[in-house]
Amino acid sequence: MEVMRHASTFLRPPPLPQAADGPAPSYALVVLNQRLPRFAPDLWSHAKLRIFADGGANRVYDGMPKFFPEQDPLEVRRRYKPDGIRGDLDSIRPEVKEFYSNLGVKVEDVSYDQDTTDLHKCIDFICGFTPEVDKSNLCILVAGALGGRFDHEAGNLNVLYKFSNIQIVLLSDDCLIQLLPKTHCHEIHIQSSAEGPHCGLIPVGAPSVSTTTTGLQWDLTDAGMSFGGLMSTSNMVREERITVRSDSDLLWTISIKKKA
Ligand SMILES: Nc1ncnc2c1ncn2[C@@H]1O[C@H](COP(=O)(O)OP(=O)(O)OP(=O)(O)O)[C@@H](O)[C@H]1O
Ligand SMILES: Cc1ncc(C[n+]2csc(CCO)c2C)c(N)n1
Repeated sequence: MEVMRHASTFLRPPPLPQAADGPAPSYALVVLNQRLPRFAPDLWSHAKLRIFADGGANRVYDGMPKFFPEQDPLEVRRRYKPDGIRGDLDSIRPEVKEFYSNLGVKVEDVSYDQDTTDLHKCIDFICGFTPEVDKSNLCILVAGALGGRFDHEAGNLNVLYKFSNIQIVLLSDDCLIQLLPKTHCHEIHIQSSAEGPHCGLIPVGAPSVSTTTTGLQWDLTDAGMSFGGLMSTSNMVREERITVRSDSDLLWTISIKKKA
């Protein structure tokens, strides 16, 4: 089975130290309608493509200048100009929409589709933008995906499953979540200055009959996991390299340190 490597190098300021083997991922950033994480400027620097999901535009417009209190807010807003704004546009404020439109940013109203979330629509946009050959190297960072309304959080988790062939990382100030598809063995390289030690492995889509891990304080050896049964929450990373192999798709979650 092929190995999929994961490393949260986006939590560290660029330039990137090479933490894992293979080429560095090509990052895209989606900003959702929640308070910006404190490391938002670093995520922005890592990304080659940046999209605001509807009200996410208000968050950057209002929030980015607060990270640079000594700088002119207008200059900061101009510097943090996205490649696109997408959504049903019921949350972006009129003056924010006008500001980015005047900068030449395409603001796309996709409200005709009321069956998919704004995050889903933004991932579609990124996929359309990324040539097929580059998709295997693509990693989409989603800022503001956790905390807040549970229906939104569940919708955001669902996007991991809908686009299970693409690496997507849901982020809040406190933790990150990503899907470990059962089609691969997983090797997770812990950025111990920025993440951990608390972590979890959660079988959200379906129970797992057999999961085996290495590098955790409470490793699983050919163990079953399910809601109503065993679940690996409040686990701890013990080594810099974690391995996971499962017969079921699992969510991997790890805490993000307050001071990187
Ligand atoms: N409280 C929240 N918790 C988690 N994610 C959120 C939250 N609020 C918004 N989001 C994410 O940000 C995206 C854009 O938010 P926005 O409020 O603009 O969406 P919306 O579709 O208008 O939401 P609503 O369901 O309130 O009409 C959502 O699709 C969702 O992915
Ligand atoms: C069964 C079902 N439940 C809820 C919605 C509503 N909905 C889901 S995504 C979305 C867009 C949000 O920007 C909306 C309104 C639906 N369509 N179908």
